[in-house]
Amino acid sequence: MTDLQDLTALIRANTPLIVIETRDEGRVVELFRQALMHVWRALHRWSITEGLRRIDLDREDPAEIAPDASNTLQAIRNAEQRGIYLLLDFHPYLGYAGTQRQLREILQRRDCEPHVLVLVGHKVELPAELESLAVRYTPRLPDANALLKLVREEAENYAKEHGGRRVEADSEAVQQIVRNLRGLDPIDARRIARQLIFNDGALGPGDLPELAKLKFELLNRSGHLHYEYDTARMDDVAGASRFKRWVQQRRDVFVSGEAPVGLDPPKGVLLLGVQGCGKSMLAKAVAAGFGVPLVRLDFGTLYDKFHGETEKNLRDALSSAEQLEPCVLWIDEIEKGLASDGGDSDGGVSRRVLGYLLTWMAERKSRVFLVATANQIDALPPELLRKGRFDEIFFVDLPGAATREALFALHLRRRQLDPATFDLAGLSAASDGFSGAEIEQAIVAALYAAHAAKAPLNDFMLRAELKQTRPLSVLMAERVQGLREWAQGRTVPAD
Ligand SMILES: Nc1ncnc2c1ncn2[C@@H]1O[C@H](COP(=O)(O)OP(=O)(O)OP(=O)(O)O)[C@@H](O)[C@H]1O
Repeated sequence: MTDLQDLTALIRANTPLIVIETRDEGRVVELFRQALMHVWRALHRWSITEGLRRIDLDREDPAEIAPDASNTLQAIRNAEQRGIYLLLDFHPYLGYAGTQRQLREILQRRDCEPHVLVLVGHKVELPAELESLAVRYTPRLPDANALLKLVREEAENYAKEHGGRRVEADSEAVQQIVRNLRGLDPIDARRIARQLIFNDGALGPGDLPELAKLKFELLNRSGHLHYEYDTARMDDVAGASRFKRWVQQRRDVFVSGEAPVGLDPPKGVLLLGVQGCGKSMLAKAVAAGFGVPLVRLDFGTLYDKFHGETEKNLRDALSSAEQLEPCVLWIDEIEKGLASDGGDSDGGVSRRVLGYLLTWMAERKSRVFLVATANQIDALPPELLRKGRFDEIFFVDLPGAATREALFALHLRRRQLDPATFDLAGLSAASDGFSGAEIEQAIVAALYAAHAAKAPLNDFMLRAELKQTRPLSVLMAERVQGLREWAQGRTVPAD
């Protein structure tokens, strides 16, 4: 079914009151005009600036009466020929008892042929007694063909405004742009297409990150998602070789959206591990590895004191993420939003949040790859860890000797120092039990010491810093040990 078919059916059924919430009233008017080819009625349009005019297929008459709401309804009430009345932004006038009464009389008139009244506006709120008489219709979002047409029109507009200069378009990128515009209404889709074209007179793969950002800004109306502009590459992360391979193997299937027979499309992972060992970096690197945008959901900010609002916030956030597909959704510190006791302590909110999240994870069809990260296993509800919820649960442990060497090399290089001039094996041995974050901190502290001593950084200074540091694995030995023991056999080592 198309919008045209739906609206024609509503007119044929003599639906007395149709409510259409849209920002694209021009399209609605056009659709009703086209409907006249299938079901004949006199078509009228009203707005406070233009008054009531007849606008059938091939005519547009001037207004005959003053545009105020009461006059208009009186005229509609008295019109004998049955008609369709498109009332643009009329609903604010329905706040008056007199106007409501007039409208109800039109809807319920028995003495002559029934009219179809259509209230069109961005947001149409009705008094309860009128709401019960209304049918709400939501126009469909444009499909791929409509979006391609709209991109072409904007390319033509560009040519017109630039002395006939054609837009250089990479056809593969245009296809991708069209795919990414899905889920937007025609006005937003056109605005974004126009912006991408008018930026540089071209459409190419370089427009995709910009498109993702523009789309994100539009969709994240609830404000619970954060667009992560700062992504990491897999090469920026030391270790985690098994995890990197796992992601690499799934890249093509995720990006193309086409899983070969017998394979499920990749859906998500849980990264569980010791603090400061690179979970956040890995979450970012998945997005970079897949070449898709990364959005982060802060569970803590979803909670609202008003009944039902928390679940609504989660629903809105997940649906915004879905409209951004393909993307990676990163839920950081997932344990903070889900109580492990089943959530009875907060009136059942976290139990309902968990239930909604689990259902979404099981049923979603969109290409949203979920990366959840967590530090504390005892705070996680067991339902989340059950087999089949995530594709895999990875354990990001304290780095082993080889990974610690790689960490020193990586962070020294990042600070324009040549790793070959350091005893990496010795530094690795001296930093047993250190996390990646602690190794990085030791390098930074040693650099300050070198700066104060007006000397170049050397192994001795680094070792001195390591010696002074009591790593978390020592300070919280029991906790780290407990986590490692739990992870054995239940999770896959990331490295
Ligand atoms: N494997 C690693 N490779 C490179 N850098 C690392 C690695 N692990 C940690 N780091 C450094 O430590 C910093 C903190 O790491 P990150 O935030 O990714 O750890 P995390 O496991 O998410 O920690 P938390 O649980 O505290 O959020 C990173 O910005 C990075 O500079």
